[in-house]
Amino acid sequence: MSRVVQWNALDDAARREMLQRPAQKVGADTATTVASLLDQVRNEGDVALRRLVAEFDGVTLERFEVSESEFEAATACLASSLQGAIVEAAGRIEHFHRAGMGAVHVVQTAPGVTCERMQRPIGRVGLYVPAGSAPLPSTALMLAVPARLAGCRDVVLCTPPRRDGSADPAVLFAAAHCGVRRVFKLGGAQAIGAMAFGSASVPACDKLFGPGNSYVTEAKRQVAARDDGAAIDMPAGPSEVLVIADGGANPVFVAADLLSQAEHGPDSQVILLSDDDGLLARVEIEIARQLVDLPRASIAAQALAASRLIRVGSIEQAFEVSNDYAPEHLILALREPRAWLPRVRAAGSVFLGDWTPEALGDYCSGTNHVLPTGGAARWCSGLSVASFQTSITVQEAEPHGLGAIGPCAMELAAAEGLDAHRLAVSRRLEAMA
Ligand SMILES: NC(=O)c1ccc[n+]([C@@H]2O[C@H](COP(=O)([O-])OP(=O)(O)OC[C@H]3O[C@@H](n4cnc5c(N)ncnc54)[C@H](O)[C@@H]3O)[C@@H](O)[C@H]2O)c1
Ligand SMILES: N[C@H](CO)Cc1c[nH]c[nH+]1
Ligand SMILES: [Zn+2]
Repeated sequence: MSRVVQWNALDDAARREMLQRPAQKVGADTATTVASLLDQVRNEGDVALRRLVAEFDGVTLERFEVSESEFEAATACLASSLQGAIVEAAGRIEHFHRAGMGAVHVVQTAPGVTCERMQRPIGRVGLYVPAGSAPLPSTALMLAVPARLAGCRDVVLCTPPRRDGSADPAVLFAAAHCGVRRVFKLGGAQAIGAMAFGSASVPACDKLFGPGNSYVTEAKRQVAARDDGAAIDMPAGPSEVLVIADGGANPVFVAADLLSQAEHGPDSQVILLSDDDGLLARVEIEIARQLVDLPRASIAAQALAASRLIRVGSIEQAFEVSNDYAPEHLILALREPRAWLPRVRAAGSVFLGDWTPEALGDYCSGTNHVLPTGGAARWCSGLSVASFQTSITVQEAEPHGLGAIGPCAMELAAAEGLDAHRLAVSRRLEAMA
C-alpha cells in the first residue's frame, strides 16, 4: 500500500503531526538521563567519565587523551587513498570558509566619527565528533578547519572510543591534519560535560561545537543553560533532509538522497514533497529497491518509518511547507532550481538540481555540514569561521565628531533621565569651546 499522503486532505493538527521530528518525541526521558549524566561529570570529574565510558562505550580507559604514538599509529594504518580524500576535502572546505571570512568594516557614521567591527578568536573551543554508529572524520574537518582559520588558541576534540579503546584512525588523521593535537576518547553527554565543566584530564572550554545524537544535542542544550556550563554553536542533532521534486526529477537519485540521510540513524528524518503522483510512486518503489542493498539497511528502515512522502498541490505550496519545517538540508530536484532559490526562507544548506547530491555537502563541496536541525534553521545558520569568533565593535570620535553627534546623545540622555550620561558629553563640549 502506498505511503503517499495528500497534504491538502490534512487538517492543521494532522499536518503538524506529519512534520514532527522523531527526535522531538523522545524529549522528556532524554532530558532526565542527560541531566543526571552531566551532574555526575560535574561532581566527580574523571571518575565519572571512566564509569560512563565503561557503561556506554563498553571499554575501560585509564587515560582519555590520545597520545602521540596513537596519532602515529592512526596515520600508519590509514589507506593512502583515504588520507588523500581527507586532505582534498580539507582543502575545499578551507577554500570556501576562507572566502566567507569577515571583511574589515570601517564606516564613517558622521564627519569625525568612525565605527568599525573587528573579529577575535574564541580562546578555548571544544569540538565533538560523533562516532556512535559510524565515526565521522568529515565532521572533524568541518569543525577543525574553521576553528583554525578563526585563530582559536586551544582546540580540544572529543570522540567516542572504539571497543578496543582506540579512537577512529581517520578522525585522528583529520584532526591532526587540521592541527588539532588534544583529542580525548570520550563520547555522548559525558564528553559534552567534560568539555563544559572541565575535569582533571579535560580542559574546560568557552564554547562547544559539533553534531551528535539526541543525548549529545540535549547535553549541549543543558550546559548552555547553566551558569557553570559553556556556550554552544547550535542544535545540530539527528540528520534531516527535505526534497522538493517535480515530475522531471530522477526517482533513482531522489531515493538515493533520501536513503543517504536515513542511514545516519533511526531518528533521522527524510521528507519528499512533490506535485507529481508518478514521481512519488516511482520514488517509493526505488526506496524499497535500493534499501535492501545497503549495509545499514536496518538503521535506514527505522528512519524510513518516520519518513514522509507528501503530495502537495503545487511546487509553491511545497516551499511553504518546507519553510515552516526549516530542514537541515533542502534538495531542489526541480527544473531551473536556481530560479526557485528566492523562495527559500529557512534551511541549513540547499542543494540545487539533479547533480548535487547532499553527500557532496556532507563531505567535500566546501560548505559546512554542521547545520541546525529540529527547525532551528528558522533562526540560526550552519557553522562558519564567524562561529569561532567574537565580533567586537570599536568607535572613535574626533572633537568635531563629538560636536556633530554629541547633542543627539544629550537629548536622548535627558529623555531617559540619565544625567551623568548627558554630562559625559556636555563637559567635553564645554572643554572644546
Ligand atoms: N546536524 C548535523 O550537522 C549533523 C552532522 C553529522 C551527524 N549528525 C547526526 O549525529 C548523530 C551521530 O550519532 P551517533 O549515535 O552515531 O554518535 P554520537 O557520537 O553522537 O553518540 C554516541 C554516544 O552516545 C551515547 N549514548 C548512546 N546511547 C545512549 C543512551 N542510551 N544513554 C545515554 N547515552 C547514550 C554514548 O555515550 C555514545 O558514546 C546522528 O544522529 C547524525 O544524524 C548531525
Ligand atoms: N549528513 C550529516 C549532517 O547532517 C553529515 C555527514 C557526515 N558524514 C556523512 N554525512
Ligand atoms: Zn550525511
